[in-house]
Amino acid sequence: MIREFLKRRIWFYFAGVITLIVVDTLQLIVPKFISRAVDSLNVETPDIGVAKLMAIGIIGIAIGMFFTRFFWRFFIIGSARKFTYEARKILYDKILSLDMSFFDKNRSGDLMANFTNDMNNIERMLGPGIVMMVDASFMSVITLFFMATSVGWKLTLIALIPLPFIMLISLVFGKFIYKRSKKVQDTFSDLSGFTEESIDGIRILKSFSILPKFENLFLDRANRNFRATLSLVKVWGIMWPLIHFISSLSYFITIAYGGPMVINQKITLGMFFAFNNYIGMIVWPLTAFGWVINIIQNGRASYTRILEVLKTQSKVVEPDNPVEIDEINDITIKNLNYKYPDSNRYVLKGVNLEIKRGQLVGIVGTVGSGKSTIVKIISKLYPVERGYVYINGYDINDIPSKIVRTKISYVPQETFLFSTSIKNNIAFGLDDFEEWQIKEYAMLSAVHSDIERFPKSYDTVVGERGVTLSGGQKQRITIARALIRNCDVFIFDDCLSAVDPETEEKIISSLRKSMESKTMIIITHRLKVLKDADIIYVFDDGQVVESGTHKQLMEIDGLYADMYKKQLIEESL
Ligand SMILES: Nc1ncnc2c1ncn2[C@@H]1O[C@H](COP(=O)(O)OP(=O)(O)OP(=O)(O)O)[C@@H](O)[C@H]1O
Repeated sequence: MIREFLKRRIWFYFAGVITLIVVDTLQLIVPKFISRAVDSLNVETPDIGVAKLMAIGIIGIAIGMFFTRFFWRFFIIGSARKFTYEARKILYDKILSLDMSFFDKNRSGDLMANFTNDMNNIERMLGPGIVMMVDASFMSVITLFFMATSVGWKLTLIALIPLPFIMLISLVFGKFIYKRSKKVQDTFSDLSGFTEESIDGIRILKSFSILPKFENLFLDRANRNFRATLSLVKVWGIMWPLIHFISSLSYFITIAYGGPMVINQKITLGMFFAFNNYIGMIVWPLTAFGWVINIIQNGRASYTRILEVLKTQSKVVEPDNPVEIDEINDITIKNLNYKYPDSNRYVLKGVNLEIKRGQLVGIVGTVGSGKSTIVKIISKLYPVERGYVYINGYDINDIPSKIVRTKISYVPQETFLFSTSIKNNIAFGLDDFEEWQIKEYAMLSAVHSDIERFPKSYDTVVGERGVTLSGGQKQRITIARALIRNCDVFIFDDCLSAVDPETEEKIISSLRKSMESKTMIIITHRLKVLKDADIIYVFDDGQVVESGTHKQLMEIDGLYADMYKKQLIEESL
C-alpha cells in the first residue's frame, strides 16, 4: 500500500525534497553573510555599506525561507496526512466487510489502536521521518562542506571530534525513549480503558458496593502511568544536557584551536563567527539520525499490524456466480454439523430445519444449545460450508450477503442504540422514510406510548448506549428498527427478555396479525408466547430433540412439556 502511494505521490515528495534542500541551503548562507558583515566592520577598513547589504540579504533569505518552508510542509507533511486519510478509509471499509468471527477474535480497543496509534506512527514515518532523513543527510554533508571551505579541513575535523557521540547518544537514547513512550501509551490506554469500563458499569459497581476496591484498582493504574511518564521524563532530562555538553566541547575546541588562528590572521574574525554558527547547525542533523531510525522502525511495525488486518479475508465468501432472489420463500437446513471458525467443538449436530414463508417459527431449548448459532448462520453472519443451508432451494453460499441481509432482519440478544434521536434510531440506515412509518412500527413494537411520554417524544436523544431508556424500552425500539426495514424474514433472538411476559405476548400476536405474509423466527425462553406458532424446534446440546406445534409437543411429553410445566409452576408461585 505504501509503495503504491509513494509511486502516486512521487512528484509531491520530489517537490518537497527540493524545497527542503533550498531551505537548508538558504539557512547555510546566513552565516556566510554574517561573516562578511563582521569582516566589513573591521576597525582598520570599516565598510558599513557592505554590512547593510548583508543585513538586507539576510532579510531576503528569511522571506525566501518563509515560502519554501511552507511548501515543503505542504508537499511532504500534506502527503503523509493524505496517506493516513486514505489508509483509514481502506481499513474502515475492510473491517466493516469482515464477518463476526473476526470481531470475536479482535478486541475493539486493539482495532481502535490501529486507527489512532498505528496510523500516527505511519504518518510520522512518511512525513517528519522523510523530512528528517533528507534534512539530516543534506545538512550534515553541506554544513561540513561550508565549515571546511570557510576555515579549512584541519580545524573542521578537530572541532567535530566530539560530534559522532551525539549520533550515538541519540540512537541509544532513542531506543530507551521509544520503549518508555510505548509504556506510557500502554499504561495510558489501560487506564482509559479501565475508566471507560467503570463508567459504563457504574450501576453494577454501585449496586455491588465495590467502589473502594475499584478506586484502588484505578489508583494502581494511574500510578503505573505516572511512573512510566516519570521514567520517560528522566531519559529526556539526561539526553538533552548530554547533547549540549558534547556540542559545547566542540565550541571549546574551536576557541582553543580557532582563536589562535584568528590572532595569527590565518582566518578572519568573520570566518570564526560563521564556523561557530555552523557547529550549532550540525548538532541537529546528527541528533536527527537517531530519531529517523526509531521513527522508521515504529512506522514499519505499525504498518505490519495494519497489513495484517487488511490481509484478513472474510470467512463469509461472496459467490463468483451470485444467485439473485426477489423474496425469501423457504429456508431449509439439512443435517448441519457446525463448529465456529477457529474452534474444534461442534455446537450443532445433525440439525434439520424447515421454515416456510409466512410461518411463525419458535426456537426454544436449553441454555447454550445452539439456538442463536442457527439464526446467525441463516443471517450469513457466520460462514457455513456448502450443502447444508438453502434459501429458496439455492445454497446460501450462492446468494450474496447483501441480498440475504436486506431480506432477513435479525434482532440480536444485546440491544445497541446509537447516540442519536429515537426517530433516527428507528429509521437507522434508511434514506427515505415518513414520520408515520416510524410511529406505526413503534406502535407495533408497543413502545409508542412510552416514547410519547418523553418531553421531546421521538426527538429524544438517546444517551450513550441508550442509558436514558429502560432495558425493555431499548429492546422494543430495536424491534421497531428491524420492522421498518420491511424484510421477508424477521428473527427475534431472545430480544424481549426485558419486557414483561404479557407485553411480549401482545407484541408477538399483533406482529402476527399485521405481518401475515412475513416469516417470523422467535427464540425465547418464555414458551407461553409460542402457543400459536406454526412450528417449534426444541434444541438440546446442539441437536433438535423435538419439533411440532405447542399441542403436539405437549402430547409428546418430552423436554418441551417439562420446560413448559416448570414455567407454569413458577408463574403461579
Ligand atoms: N463466536 C463463537 N465462537 C465459538 N463458540 C461460540 C461462539 N458463539 C457461541 N459459541 C458456543 O456455541 C454454543 C451455542 O451457543 P449459542 O449462543 O448458539 O447458544 P444459545 O442456545 O443461543 O444459548 P442462550 O440460550 O444462552 O442464548 C455455546 O456452547 C457457545 O459457547
